[in-house]
Amino acid sequence: MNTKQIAAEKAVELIQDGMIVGLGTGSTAYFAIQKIGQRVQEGLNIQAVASSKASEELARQFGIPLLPFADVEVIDITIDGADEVDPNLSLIKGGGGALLREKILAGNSKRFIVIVDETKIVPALGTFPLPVEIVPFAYELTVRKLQALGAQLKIREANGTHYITDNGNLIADCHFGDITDPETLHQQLNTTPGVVDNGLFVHMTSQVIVGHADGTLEILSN
Ligand SMILES: O=C[C@H](O)[C@H](O)[C@H](O)COP(=O)(O)O
Repeated sequence: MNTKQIAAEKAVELIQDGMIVGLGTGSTAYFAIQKIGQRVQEGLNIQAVASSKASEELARQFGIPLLPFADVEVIDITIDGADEVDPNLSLIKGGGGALLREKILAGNSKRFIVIVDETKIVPALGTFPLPVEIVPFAYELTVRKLQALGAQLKIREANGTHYITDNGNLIADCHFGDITDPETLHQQLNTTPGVVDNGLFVHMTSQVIVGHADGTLEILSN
């Protein structure tokens, strides 16, 4: 079992009968979704909501019952990966482009459990480029605003053209150097016209489950 899978499977132990479960996105969340599917086949009775089209598809493949968002008051637990985790458990997410829906799930969850391997634990956020979701309309102007905030950025591409999120938007991958005050940067970004949301998750994490290369687990919480 690799380190991501060890962390993911530990998180899935937190799921109990009757819960509404938020499904994250990415290669670590994949192992959680797979394990949840296995537990469902064994009789676990839950319903789930997905943070991306890819995870929705996986849930279907693994036989996990999905619930329309209109029927959800609150999600009991969301399990998701991250690109970086700082000492305050602030996160960079969105390497897979799913940050907006992931943040909606996290923000409507009683518990937001983050699963990572040890390489994601950093002293300060910012080595991984911060994904910022921007609307295509006049994106060149939004890019200039982001540059004025200090970003060195690239518009994400896939297959030789702009990468388009599940919400029909673009991603600007932004380097700001060390992000020592994620709360302020989050606010500056999300008050920039044209920005839909950004990959900083501040004061949202309940617990981080870290898989170490030696096979051990570590649980971080504030
Ligand atoms: O948009 C993608 C998500 O935020 C992922 O959770 C994040 O990029 C981590 O992905 P992975 O587990 O594949 O490293």
